[in-house]
Amino acid sequence: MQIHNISQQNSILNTFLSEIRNINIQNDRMRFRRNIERIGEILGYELSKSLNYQSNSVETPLGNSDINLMENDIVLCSVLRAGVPLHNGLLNYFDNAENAFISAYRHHKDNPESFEIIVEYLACPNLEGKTLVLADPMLATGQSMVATFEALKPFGTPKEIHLVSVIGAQHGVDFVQNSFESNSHLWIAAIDETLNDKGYIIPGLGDAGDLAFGEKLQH
Ligand SMILES: O=P(O)(O)OC[C@H]1O[C@H](OP(=O)(O)OP(=O)(O)O)[C@H](O)[C@@H]1O
Ligand SMILES: O=c1cc[nH]c(=O)[nH]1
Ligand SMILES: [Mg+2]
Repeated sequence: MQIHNISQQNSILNTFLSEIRNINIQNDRMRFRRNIERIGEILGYELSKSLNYQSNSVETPLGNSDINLMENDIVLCSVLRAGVPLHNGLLNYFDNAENAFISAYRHHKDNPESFEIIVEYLACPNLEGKTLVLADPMLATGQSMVATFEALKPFGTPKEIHLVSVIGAQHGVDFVQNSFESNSHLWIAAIDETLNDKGYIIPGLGDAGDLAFGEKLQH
């Protein structure tokens, strides 16, 4: 897997990243969602550079302009619920993408430190030969990403796979690197050092789903 850690290069991305982490700014829910969406747009733009292009000609009122255009059939799949604003950002750029949604959440059994990933809802088009973009803002242990991909397998074999995430822990990045084929990509805004004993990314940003949509009751 090729890992593209986009904040390693200075850009406006760092402004959005600092705002979603900042304890004094992140509680503005609308701004949090919009910043995740903006990061989705930037990661989508970066990802687009690795896709396949074909020469085209566009007729203007005054002549013809040659331009290379993307030829990939894109399927955007995001993991509910924190994936929704990231999905919107990607969809802002990949106008004609097909879309898949899957739910994955951590079910805590006996204590906050042990959980399993529950996949319930899944709506997905045919993935055969398509370019699958799998989006989830937080890549902590990496278990949700891998469980999601397992659940998508009956829908066909994608031609290529791009994972898109906002903040990852090194542990989760290593886990997905070992679980996905070497020709797949991870586009990520930042990679943090570690996880705490509840599986939260440190320093991370807290709980992305709660910051975007409000706290949920455990069930
Ligand atoms: O890499 P992992 O260890 O699997 O953790 C990451 C998962 O945790 C978050 O979802 P969460 O379970 O908080 O659900 P939510 O979107 O409903 O808040 C996040 O959106 C990922 O799906
Ligand atoms: O740090 C983390 C880990 C999982 N999910 C989150 O929202 N944040
Ligand atoms: Mg959450």
